[in-house]
Amino acid sequence: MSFTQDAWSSITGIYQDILDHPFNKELGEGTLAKERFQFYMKQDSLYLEDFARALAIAASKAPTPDDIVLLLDFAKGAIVAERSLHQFYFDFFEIQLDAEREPGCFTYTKFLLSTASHDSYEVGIAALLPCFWIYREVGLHIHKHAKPGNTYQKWIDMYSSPEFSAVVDQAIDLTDRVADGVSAATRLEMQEAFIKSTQLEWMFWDSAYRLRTWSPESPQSS
Ligand SMILES: Cc1ncc(CO)c(N)n1
Repeated sequence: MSFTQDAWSSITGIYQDILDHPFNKELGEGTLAKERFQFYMKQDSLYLEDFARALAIAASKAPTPDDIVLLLDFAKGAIVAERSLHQFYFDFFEIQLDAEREPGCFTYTKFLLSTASHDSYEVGIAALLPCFWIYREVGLHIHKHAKPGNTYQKWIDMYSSPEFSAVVDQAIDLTDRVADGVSAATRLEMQEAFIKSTQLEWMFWDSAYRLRTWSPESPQSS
């Protein structure tokens, strides 16, 4: 079994929890409260900056020029393509980027930056893969069930698009090439990093739904 098939089969439970999360259910139905989406969008902008940084760190460790370029293209894509989506919702919902990284975003971005910096190239790549792959699967799932006239249609269209899917295929292919021939110990470390990022994806949505901040009154219990 390829590394990525194996890795995906180890996260099916968390993936189901992500699909079932009220944030994603309500986003698909178009009923998600505006303040939850606003919170998510602000945190996601901060996330994407660090995601691009982590990709650039991984790029600096890539053993071939082709993979340096691939990872830098991913980094650029994270900033350029997703900024346009974010700008749309920032205008639409009159969102100001006045936030700091709250716990869900902080934990995930620090994990990605630290893994890309201090762990091996292979483990860094495995940590970065769920950021692509989970979003495509969630995007496609929501797209299939989304209510017409949904306020969040632009977000749904972006992550279920063939263009995004092509990028995700490249990230999966890169990860399998990287995993090819690594020791059993490294493969295990890669799998653990893949699982951790998937859990942090869940936590990112959960934190947005609960509007969870550093303030002691947070998180909200419902
Ligand atoms: C938290 C998070 N993970 C992944 C993506 C997709 O790149 C995103 N926009 N935000």
